Amino acid sequence: MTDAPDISPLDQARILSEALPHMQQYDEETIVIKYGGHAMGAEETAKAFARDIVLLEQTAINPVVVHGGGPQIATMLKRLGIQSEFAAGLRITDAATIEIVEMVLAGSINKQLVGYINEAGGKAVGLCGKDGNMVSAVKATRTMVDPDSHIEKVVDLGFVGEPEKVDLTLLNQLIGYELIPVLAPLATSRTGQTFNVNADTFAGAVAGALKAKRLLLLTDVPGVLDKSKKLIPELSVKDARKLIADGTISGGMIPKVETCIYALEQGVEGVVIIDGKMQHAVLLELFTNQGTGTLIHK
Ligand SMILES: Nc1ncnc2c1ncn2[C@@H]1O[C@H](COP(=O)(O)OP(=O)(O)O)[C@@H](O)[C@H]1O
Ligand SMILES: CC(=O)N[C@@H](CCC(=O)OP(=O)(O)O)C(=O)O
Repeated sequence: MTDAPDISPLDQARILSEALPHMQQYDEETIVIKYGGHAMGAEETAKAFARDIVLLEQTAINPVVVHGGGPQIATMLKRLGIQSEFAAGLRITDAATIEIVEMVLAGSINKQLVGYINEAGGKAVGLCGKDGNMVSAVKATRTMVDPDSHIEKVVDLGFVGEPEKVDLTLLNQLIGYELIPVLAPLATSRTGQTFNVNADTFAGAVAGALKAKRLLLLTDVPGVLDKSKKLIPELSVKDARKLIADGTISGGMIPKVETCIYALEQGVEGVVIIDGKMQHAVLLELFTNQGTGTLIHK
C-alpha cells in the first residue's frame, strides 16, 4: 500500500475551501461521464478512475458512467481474424462484428468497470441500452464522397444505430437507490435488432434525456487541439462547426464534438472534453477553479 501524500493542514484547508462551492453546486445533480476506450489504458488508470467515481457518489452527486471500448473491440476482432473498417468515425458493423462488439462492450469492459467501482466502495450496476429498453435506436446512415468519382454515396454501416428514444424508467430507479449505472453503448431497434452505437453519441443521448448538469467526455488527448496541436480551452458551437468543416477536427473527435453540441441543445448545462489518462481528471474538472480540457458552449 502507498502512503497518503503529505499535505499540510493549511494546504488541506485551501483545497477544501476551493472544492466546497463546486461540490454544493453539484449537490444531487446528475453528471454523465463518458470513459473512452483509449482513456482506459492500464488497469491502474481505470481503477483510479473508479475511485474518483465513488468519491462523486459520496459527495451527493449522481454519476452515470457510459464507457466505450473501440481499441479493445479492435484487438478482439484482430485476434479472431475479422476485418474492421470505419466510415465517418463509425465502425462498419456486420453480423459477425456485432456479436464481438456486444461481447467486448457489454461483457468484458462493462463488468470490469463495475468490478473496479465496487472494489473502490461503490455499488455499480452494469447494463447496456438494451436493458429495460433504455435506449432504442434506428439504423444510422452516412454519406461519403467517393475519392475517385467525387460522387456522394450512401455508406451502409450495417448494424450501427443512432439513438431515437431514451426511456429513463430504469436509470431513474438506479439513481434513486444510489446505485451507479455503468452503461455499454448498445441499443435495440423496434424490431429487436441489436445496434452498435458510438459511445460518445450514446452518452450525449443519455445526458440529454437526463438533463444532466454536466457531460464529461474522457479521451486520450488534452481536449480539442488547434492546427498547431495546442489545446483550445473554450470553444463556441459556431467555432466548433468551423473546425469540423475545415478538417482541424477529424476522426473520432467529430462524434465527440457533435455530441457536445447535441447535449447543449438538449439542455445539458456544461459539456467538456478532457484527458482521461490524467490522474484525477474528473475531480480536477469538477472541483477546482481551473478546468483542464475544452469547454464547449453555445
Ligand atoms: N482537433 C483535434 N483535437 C484533438 N483530437 C483530435 C482532433 N482531430 C482528431 N482528433 C483525434 O481524435 C482522437 C479521439 O477520438 P477517439 O480515438 O474516438 O477517442 P475515444 O476512444 O476516447 O472515444 C484523438 O486521439 C485524435 O487522434
Ligand atoms: C458505431 C461505433 O463506431 N461504435 C463503437 C463503440 C465503442 C466506442 O465508441 O468506443 P470509444 O469511445 O472507445 O471509441 C465501436 O464499435 O468502436
